[in-house]
Amino acid sequence: MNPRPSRDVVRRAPKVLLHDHLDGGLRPATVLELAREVGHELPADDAESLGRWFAESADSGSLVRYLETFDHTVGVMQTAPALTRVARECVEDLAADGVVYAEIRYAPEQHVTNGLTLDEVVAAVQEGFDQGVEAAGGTIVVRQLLTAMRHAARSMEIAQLAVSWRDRGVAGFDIAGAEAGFPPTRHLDAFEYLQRENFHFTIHAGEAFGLPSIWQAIQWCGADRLGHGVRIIDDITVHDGGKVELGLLASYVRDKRIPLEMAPASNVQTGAAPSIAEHPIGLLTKLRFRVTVNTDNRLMSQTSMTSEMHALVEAFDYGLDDLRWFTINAMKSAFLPFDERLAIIDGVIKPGYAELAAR
Ligand SMILES: O=c1[nH]cnc2c1ncn2[C@H]1C[C@H](O)[C@@H](CO)O1
Ligand SMILES: [Zn+2]
Repeated sequence: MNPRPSRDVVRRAPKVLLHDHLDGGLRPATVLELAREVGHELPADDAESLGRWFAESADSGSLVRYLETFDHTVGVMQTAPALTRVARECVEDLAADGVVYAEIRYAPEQHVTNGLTLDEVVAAVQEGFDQGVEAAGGTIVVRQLLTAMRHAARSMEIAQLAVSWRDRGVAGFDIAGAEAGFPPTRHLDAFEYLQRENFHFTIHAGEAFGLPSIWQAIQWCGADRLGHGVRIIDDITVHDGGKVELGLLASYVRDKRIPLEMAPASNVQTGAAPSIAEHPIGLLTKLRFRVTVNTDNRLMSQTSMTSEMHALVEAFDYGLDDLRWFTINAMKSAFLPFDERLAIIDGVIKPGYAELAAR
């Protein structure tokens, strides 16, 4: 019998975060202060109401409407000091939440409105991450993932930018934005370039669109991981009597151990899952897919790694062993060199869970 860990135990457990958007994780008070500095108009004028506005507006059941809220975060992240501050606070908040390794993504092309170059954007974010890691006393390791927007046409440029920063803090590439109507194959040249460069990438797929999007991401584009991938459930049939049948794509994803970057709270907000309790993560975990737990956008979902994991504990009766399994899954799937992944698993994650289990 697995005793349910309390929220405080979940907070103290080492956690790994692979899917978190820099422009989706600002502190409401920071959005307010930065907006005042640049004269950006916001829909609320105190931190509490603004936090509520983000959560309620994102709670629309539609990915497209969810994404509209980012106008107010991206709008205040257009200078190097603002990007550095947001990046530093991101690391501080994650470290305080018990995250020991994080890959944080954002789209550099969205931060050049006031004249920064793409390179200056990445440098400003890296400066903030370095400051945050130092402030956290080195208890967390952080890498950048550079995202290209799927409706735009800058993916090749962003892929080249990511590769040029590969030894300076950037570990991978991603595409994000509205999914329906913007298949990943539009960016095939970028993905082929990244493969030739032996670089890593993940693709948001199977969130607002179904199996064809996942199939393209894996079989045409060669994605190492899937952002969300929730709709893989459409290729799984549970028969009366409990027998489970996997279609060819679902079998492939499980056989190849392709990591699913699941973010339950976000998935409920965008309508990709009806509720946490009915989230496909329950069945996919039972079937031993390579499931990982993520926050996606901490501001829009008013969430954290602790909240996500604790919500799963309550919905599915998970114990510390399950949380450790999610965490090791995530660390195994990180875009960090193998020896560094192993060092965090053996040196931080396993001892951290062993200590909690011994209490
Ligand atoms: O869950 C998501 N699906 C698709 N796109 C997303 C999601 N969360 C954030 N984004 C977009 C909005 C951001 O401005 C962009 C880069 O972080 O990525
Ligand atoms: Zn995302």
